[in-house]
Amino acid sequence: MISLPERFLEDVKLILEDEYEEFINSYNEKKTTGLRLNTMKMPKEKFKELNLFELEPIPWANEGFYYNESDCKPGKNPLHEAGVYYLQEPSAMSVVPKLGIQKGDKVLDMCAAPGGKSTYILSQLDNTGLLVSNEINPIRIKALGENLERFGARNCIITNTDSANLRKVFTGYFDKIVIDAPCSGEGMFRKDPVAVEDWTYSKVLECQSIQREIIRDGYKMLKKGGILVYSTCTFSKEENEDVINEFIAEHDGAVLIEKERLWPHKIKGEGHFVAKIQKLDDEDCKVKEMKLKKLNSEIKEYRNFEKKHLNINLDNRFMLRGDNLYLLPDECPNLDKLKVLRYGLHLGILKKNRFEPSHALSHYLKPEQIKHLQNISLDNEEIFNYLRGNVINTGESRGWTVVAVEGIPIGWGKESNGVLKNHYPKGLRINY
Ligand SMILES: C[S@@+](CC[C@H](N)C(=O)[O-])C[C@H]1O[C@@H](n2cnc3c(N)ncnc32)[C@H](O)[C@@H]1O
Repeated sequence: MISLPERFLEDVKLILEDEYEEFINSYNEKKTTGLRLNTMKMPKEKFKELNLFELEPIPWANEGFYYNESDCKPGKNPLHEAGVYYLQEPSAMSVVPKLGIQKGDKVLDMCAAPGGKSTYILSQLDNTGLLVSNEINPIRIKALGENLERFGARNCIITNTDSANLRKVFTGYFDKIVIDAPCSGEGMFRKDPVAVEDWTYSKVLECQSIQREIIRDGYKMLKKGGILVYSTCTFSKEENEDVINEFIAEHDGAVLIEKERLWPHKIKGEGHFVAKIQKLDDEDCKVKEMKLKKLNSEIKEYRNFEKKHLNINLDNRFMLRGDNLYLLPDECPNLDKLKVLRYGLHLGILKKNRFEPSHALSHYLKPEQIKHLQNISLDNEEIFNYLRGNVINTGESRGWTVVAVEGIPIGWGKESNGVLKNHYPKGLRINY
């Protein structure tokens, strides 16, 4: 068994009492692994029909499945690159279902990278409403951007700031907020030896003080009746019950609806804490809509591209930042005071006399919205060639073409003289 910090063991013993031995024995078991289906891209029935991996349903997540990592490698499958599923620790999948997301909700994920909760929220919103996905760390935010893009996000804004700044802009605005708080990571011990090495009791207290701040700021951004879900992947009482109890005691209008601990000796998962709070007090919201300038001649090249290559005609909710063209969410708040990484869907780059579509656009589009689709089946080695960045001989000359795997768009290529030149982004190319 791995060697665990003395202080951690003493504290868990105080919480678990008679169950302590059972908890300790769970460290002799293998870590659990899960994947979560993106139902915006593939329905459950079709995914099951493909019969790719041996899967077992995760009881608390409709879209989640256990897989056994000694039998299969779902992270090395083109459908993963296509955003058909996301690899996520099974107990972490218990958080988003507690939000009770309805189509059209405005949702905030305050601590979002690398995107486990945000990708789940996106597929539940099904490109309605709005997701503001925030991450304070400018390095971690890159993976968040890539994962949301892969999932086919349209009504999603990515911000890079702290909770105090968010609160200044979004007071009283959101229907649902998730705070998957930075924590001491005790639930990572079985899968990550570095988490054990990094653990100290002072880290527990440091995290607690950040968590107190984030939850207070988060609550201010909820509208009346809104739901806030707070979660951690740690076991300490200080970062879980203590944060929640203190918060509830300080806020008359906050009602604790539910509090749950997932322990690794009780369920198949690494462990999590989740608390669901409802806000009953009024909150004045002063958020204004983003003012949009109607673009016409500026986006002429985009419209030409759309006519030639797509079967859709996007609403005029465009915004230009330099030569980057974005399609803003249907309802978009004013973001002038925030550092923003993505304003909705990045459509592409407007160059002089031409438009170059973005990778994000290929993931957003449904196959029927694309005029030229080169579909490749999973058992054809050509799909791996494409993902490695190689050219493909298609025998056609259709210009901008979307490559798809099992009918799911995965990236662009440009065809001429029977050859498809590869436009799969260099940084995402596979090396397997
Ligand atoms: C547990 S992780 C989030 C995991 C993510 N929700 C997921 O499911 O993929 C916590 C995140 O909080 C961020 N964070 C750290 N300090 C923060 C702060 N003061 N305010 C907001 N976020 C913070 C960290 O950079 C980290 O990405």
